[in-house]
Amino acid sequence: MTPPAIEVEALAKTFGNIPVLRGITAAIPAGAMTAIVGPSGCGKSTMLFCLAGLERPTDGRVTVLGHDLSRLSARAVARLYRDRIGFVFQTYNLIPSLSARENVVLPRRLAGGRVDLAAADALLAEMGLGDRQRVGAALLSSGEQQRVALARVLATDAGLVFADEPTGALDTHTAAVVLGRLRTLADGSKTVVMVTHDLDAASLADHVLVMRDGRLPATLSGPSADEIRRAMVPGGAPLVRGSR
Ligand SMILES: Nc1ncnc2c1ncn2[C@@H]1O[C@H](COP(=O)(O)OP(=O)(O)OP(=O)(O)O)[C@@H](O)[C@H]1O
Repeated sequence: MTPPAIEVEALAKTFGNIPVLRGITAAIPAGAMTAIVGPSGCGKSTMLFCLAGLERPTDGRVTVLGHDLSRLSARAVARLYRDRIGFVFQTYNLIPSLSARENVVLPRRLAGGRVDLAAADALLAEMGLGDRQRVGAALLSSGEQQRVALARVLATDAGLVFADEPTGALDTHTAAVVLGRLRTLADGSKTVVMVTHDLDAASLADHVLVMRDGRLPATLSGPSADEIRRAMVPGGAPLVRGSR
């Protein structure tokens, strides 16, 4: 059996004296799409950042692609990002002075790899940005920046992709394009971990982790949006097994 892409044991994170993650144990299957949902402020982004090695847990253990993150140096984490991991940030994190296409090829440029501008343009076109490739990132709308950020990750061929609210700034049609692309990644055996407040988006995932108050009261497999909604209600279904 394929080992999980990520294993989390008793993960805790405290900011100052405020506990945000209160002991989460979970496994994120490889080659599948997992969504993390829960009310605003329950700790979803903090959890994603801990899973991705971008935030150091206060306690507990996170193992990513077989690596115990607590034992990895910053340099080793950077290497994982260069070679195997992509992150689509909620705030996009584009370089404002570079064009959309230069942002997309930037990871390859920094890694000293071959830069394929035509492939970058094709990815941007796929994201509905066929006429925006040469426009400076600072001049793009939030929704356009969000799609450039996704194209940048797609261009790296990462096998593990994190996305923090990847459709937050998008209209329904564009959100469907982005979610479809993330779904395609998972269907192609890549691992996608996405934080979302959109339960219809979450229902496209193979697995859904439902968070509340820094805990994980429910883990669902192949749930509908309604099943997720029910599991989010305090006292709702603790564990639902679906068809996927
Ligand atoms: N770096 C930080 N320093 C202090 N507090 C933080 C920090 N990051 C997050 N928090 C706090 O931790 C709590 C959880 O935040 P987090 O962003 O993880 O929640 P979330 O579920 O993703 O919320 P939302 O859905 O609104 O984005 C919040 O109260 C937030 O203010």
